Amino acid sequence: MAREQLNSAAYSWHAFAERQDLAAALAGHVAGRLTNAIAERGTALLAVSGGTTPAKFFASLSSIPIAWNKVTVTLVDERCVPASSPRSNAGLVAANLLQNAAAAARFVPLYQEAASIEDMSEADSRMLRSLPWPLDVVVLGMGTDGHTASFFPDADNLEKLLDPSSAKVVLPVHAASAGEPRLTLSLARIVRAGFLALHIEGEDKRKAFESAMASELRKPIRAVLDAAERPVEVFWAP
Ligand SMILES: O=C1O[C@H](COP(=O)(O)O)[C@@H](O)[C@H](O)[C@H]1O
Repeated sequence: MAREQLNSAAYSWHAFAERQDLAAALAGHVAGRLTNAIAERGTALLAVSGGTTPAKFFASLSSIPIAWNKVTVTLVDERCVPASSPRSNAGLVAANLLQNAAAAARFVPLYQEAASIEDMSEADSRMLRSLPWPLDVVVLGMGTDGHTASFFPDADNLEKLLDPSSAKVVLPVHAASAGEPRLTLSLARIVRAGFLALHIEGEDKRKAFESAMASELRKPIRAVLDAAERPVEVFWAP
């Protein structure tokens, strides 16, 4: 595995020939980190992303027999839709991760009934503050536009989303390119994770990642790598 140092952004590149091999390897790393956290503090806090990429990884992780009853799972971000929607990240997690051994985990979603997405993010922040922070494991995804979590380049409040000193836990996102209003963990909460992984697949995303690392135009994914307290572990397959 190659280890890259780019100015302040440090990351390790883990490339796999097959997506299923990536899924199994990432699942093994995550399960190991969760087990270590449980041994150290009696609990583990995991935040995962949604979209289309993680399904194989979720399925691999769900069958690894760790002490899932001591694991709390939440989302890095969520589309502002109910779990029954095909766009729901919570729905993806329920169908693919919270199965098999992992069905014993506690899941804390981000979508809840509220008068507005601003009210929803405030209610989420109140609800999530009681979780056993800091995050032990975060698994990020990335779009070809360089967004990660719901930090979209055209978000109305991108500076606030990417503020590494923010006291906020969950923030609302309005971005024309996002498809619908979003909820996202703040960058400040994400970058303090004990293990921060980025899971991307396909040539387009490899090129987008390399471009984001090389570009002077700081894409959101670069902001996360720059602020991360530990080198980000990038898992990629064609
Ligand atoms: O909209 C989202 O996009 C990213 C990337 O999704 P993918 O489908 O390209 O893997 C995802 O990480 C995020 O959770 C999701 O809300």
